[in-house]
Amino acid sequence: MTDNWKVALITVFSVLGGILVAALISELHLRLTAAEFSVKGKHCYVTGGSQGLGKAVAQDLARRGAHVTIVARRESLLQEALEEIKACASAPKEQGFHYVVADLTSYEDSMRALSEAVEKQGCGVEMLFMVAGLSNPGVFIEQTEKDLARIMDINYNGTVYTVHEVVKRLVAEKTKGAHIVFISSTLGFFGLIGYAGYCASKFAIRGLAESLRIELQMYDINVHCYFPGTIFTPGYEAENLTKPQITKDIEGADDGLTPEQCSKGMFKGLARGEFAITTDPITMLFRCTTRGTMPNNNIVLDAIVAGIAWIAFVPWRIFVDFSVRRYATKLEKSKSKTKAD
Ligand SMILES: NC(=O)C1=CN([C@@H]2O[C@H](COP(=O)(O)OP(=O)(O)OC[C@H]3O[C@@H](n4cnc5c(N)ncnc54)[C@H](OP(=O)(O)O)[C@@H]3O)[C@@H](O)[C@H]2O)C=CC1
Ligand SMILES: CCCCCCCCCCCCCCCC(=O)[C@@H](N)CO
Repeated sequence: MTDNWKVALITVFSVLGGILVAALISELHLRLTAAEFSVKGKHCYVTGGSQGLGKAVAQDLARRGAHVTIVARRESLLQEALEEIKACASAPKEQGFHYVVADLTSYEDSMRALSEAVEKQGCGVEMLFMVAGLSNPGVFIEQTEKDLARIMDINYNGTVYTVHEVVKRLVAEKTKGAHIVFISSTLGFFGLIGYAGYCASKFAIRGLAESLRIELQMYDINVHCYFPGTIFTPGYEAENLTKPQITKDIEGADDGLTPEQCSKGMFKGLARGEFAITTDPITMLFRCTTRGTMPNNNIVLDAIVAGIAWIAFVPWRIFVDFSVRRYATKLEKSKSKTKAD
């Protein structure tokens, strides 16, 4: 082997070694600076806990020894879910399980629900999981002003009312080390045909979470935001009834996970001290390339993934734009054919 080759090999291995060491240091840094995440014996308030992701999260909380309150509108579903959640308890005699019926789009109802929960459990909320939300996809011009207002109302207003009140209470009671978990979506990172209103609401959640992560350090309150991809839930089945075919085709690239898989991955991210949590590779690509000034989960890996996304998303975006225009042409043709017939 010539000296030139030796120098080249040593350089390549030094660079790769350097990257590996930097990645390990970053991993160590995240773990050492992570706020303690333990829910045992704490009052955990889970909105949307009667089905789908919220129920899976509440069941995991029960397994971890928490006192769990679930909130939603339909009482029969809350009752059934609470039994399933109780069945997961690790110390059933010591843990409190309650449900509260409330429509979180109403400020008054949100306040009442919180007070009722605190009264039933006999202690303030220390862990907040804001899971309630929905998706009502459709072509923008076919959506009504009610559809567009409703999505912000439940996904954004229904979240911020409760979070605002809980934070005020935590600060007044000088409770340290609380955690607030927001639920955004893969669609909290990028916009997609058929999801205009939904994306706006999930971007809003990301903005709220990012701002509060910074601001609530003042009171030692920890903020996280989970960005799930497709989850097989009753909500997902419902949204598919109005989802345009083009949207289904584009998002078909995402395999989807069960609520239990998502919850498990979310808790892993919480324990690691991540701010922006993702549980599938596609959402990770979007997280890394959209991260702005969000904290990295691993500065080296995130930068590498961001580089891959930066390149891969160019052809993908061109393909999406092309598919949308082709879809329009097809629709136009089928309309004029119906007219001719
Ligand atoms: N499923 C998916 O593919 C994805 C979902 N997400 C997000 O995850 C979260 C959970 O989704 P998923 O489990 O699919 O949803 P589901 O529709 O299956 O469950 C939603 C839960 O929220 C409750 N809820 C809805 N509206 C209100 C309201 N106005 N007041 C109080 N509770 C309400 C529902 O109960 P009730 O109707 O009785 O009130 C139910 O418990 C949502 O924020 C969603 O946007 C993010 C990415 C992907
Ligand atoms: C080389 C690059 C390839 C990139 C492929 C990208 C594929 C797009 C995946 C879109 C996934 C959307 C999940 C939406 C989840 C959600 O929030 C809704 N179900 C509403 O509840």
